[in-house]
Amino acid sequence: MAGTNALMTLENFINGKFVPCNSYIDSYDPSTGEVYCRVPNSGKEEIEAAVEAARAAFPGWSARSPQERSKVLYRLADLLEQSLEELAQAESRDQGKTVTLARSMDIPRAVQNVRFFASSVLHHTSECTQADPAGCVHYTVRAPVGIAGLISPWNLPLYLLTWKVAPAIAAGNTVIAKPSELTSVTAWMMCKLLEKAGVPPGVVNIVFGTGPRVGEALVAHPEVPLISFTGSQPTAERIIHLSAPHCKKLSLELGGKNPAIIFEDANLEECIPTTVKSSFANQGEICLCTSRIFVQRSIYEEFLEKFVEATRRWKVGIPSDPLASMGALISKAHLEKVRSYIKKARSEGAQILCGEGVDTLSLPAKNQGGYFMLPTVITHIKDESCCMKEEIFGPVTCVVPFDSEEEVIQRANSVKYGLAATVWSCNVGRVHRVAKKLQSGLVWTNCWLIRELNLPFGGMKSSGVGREGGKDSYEFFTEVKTITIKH
Ligand SMILES: NC(=O)C1=CN([C@@H]2O[C@H](COP(=O)(O)OP(=O)(O)OC[C@H]3O[C@@H](n4cnc5c(N)ncnc54)[C@H](O)[C@@H]3O)[C@@H](O)[C@H]2O)C=CC1
Ligand SMILES: N/C(=C\C=C\C(=O)O)C(=O)O
Repeated sequence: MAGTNALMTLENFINGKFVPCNSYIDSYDPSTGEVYCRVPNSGKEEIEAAVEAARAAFPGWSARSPQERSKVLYRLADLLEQSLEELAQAESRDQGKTVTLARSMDIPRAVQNVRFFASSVLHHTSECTQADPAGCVHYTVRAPVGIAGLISPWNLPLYLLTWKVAPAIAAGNTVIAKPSELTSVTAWMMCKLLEKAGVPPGVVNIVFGTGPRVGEALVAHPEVPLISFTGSQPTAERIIHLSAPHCKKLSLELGGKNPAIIFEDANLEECIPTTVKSSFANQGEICLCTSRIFVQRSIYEEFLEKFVEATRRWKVGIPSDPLASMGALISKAHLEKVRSYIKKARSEGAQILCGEGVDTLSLPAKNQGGYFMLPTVITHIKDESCCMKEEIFGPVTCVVPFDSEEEVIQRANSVKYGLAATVWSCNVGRVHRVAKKLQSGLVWTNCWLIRELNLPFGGMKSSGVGREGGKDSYEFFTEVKTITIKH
């Protein structure tokens, strides 16, 4: 371990105070491979303290009106926005992504998340019926669930943490959040803004540490009736198992093996740069990234030539490089995992047209230990290959030809995931028809990652359970009651 006094040391945030922990985890700068931060290695004791704080804060917070809670969230959004540059720099150093991406996507979206739920909480309606022969009026009311357990991943740290915290507290819950131990810094920085925003002690508690140790303590706690999780399927299975005895409410947003379907009438001038971005943004570490590209045979060669050329312009650089399109992957283990898929593809006789093992990557001396790799394009790969079936979650995409609409829909649907897809065609009837037949929770046509926060977000099949978004998050973070009045 590096000299501990030189390292930034995070603390848990419980009951409105920063609390030291008795053990810590080293956290690495992905661009250098060096330890730069220490993260609390929390356990049951810290979760117990957080539950006590969240329990005590719940009556007062849930009794506030949506208007009062909304004002607090708007103030928090303003404070996050005022700290945008500091948060972007921190997010980049913690996760390996470029500062440019953190500044233009991650932190602005975190601000937008908080503002969005500050607004949407003011506009929910309930239901009522009175056409009842028994002379009754029936109506629904919703109430916050209680203490919400929120577990977020390392790919979009503050972006996904706020996507859970904001709707949960807007609805009147108190929360215990556990960010990924790989990227805990911006969550810790957000805690410093809570008091100034007017968030009462105990409403937001953030406990840092590993999944198996503190994550499982949170998931298994009997006083935490609800878990919102984003991450891998194996972890989701563990969460389902641990929460089952308490019949907890779960929202599980998992991975994807997202297809792009490019018909011969696609506008390639738009399709190619967007598909490069959808394949390699954030080092390919977004659950919505494209990792299978199906191209109609008549334009396959033209597409491939232009796509590889554009991929080679997708610059890998140190995160602070304003010209870099992509930074470092999150960890050495993840880099090796991603590389193993490329090695497997080669062993199956696939062709690697650019990137890993084909082109050379030059980095400054101090970044030689960083977790960098080039964006990689694989062709001549079979649908049955693990590279076409499993989530790689890195800057790797496969390009294969198809002939008919029926064929490509069947192939696109032939994986266990069902999260996102993109469809490229100028034929409006075709894009509607294909979108409806794809087994995906989200379908973008002639674009990617244009987000409507009001509408349901999430996947089907092994991509998760449940949806979050405007109304969907409100319904997830509240319990509904039907009341009948006989008059
Ligand atoms: N958004 C997504 O779809 C993401 C998918 N992944 C996939 O998961 C793979 C592994 O990445 P990881 O970060 O290890 O994902 P993960 O699912 O292990 O971690 C996500 C979050 O869950 C927590 N966690 C882990 N084990 C837990 C447990 N037993 N109980 C409670 N919480 C637990 C982690 O500490 C982290 O906060 C990636 O290679 C990628 O394929 C990873 C991150 C995001
Ligand atoms: N859940 C993920 C991305 C969400 C994006 C959005 O809400 O816009 C992920 O990458 O895990």
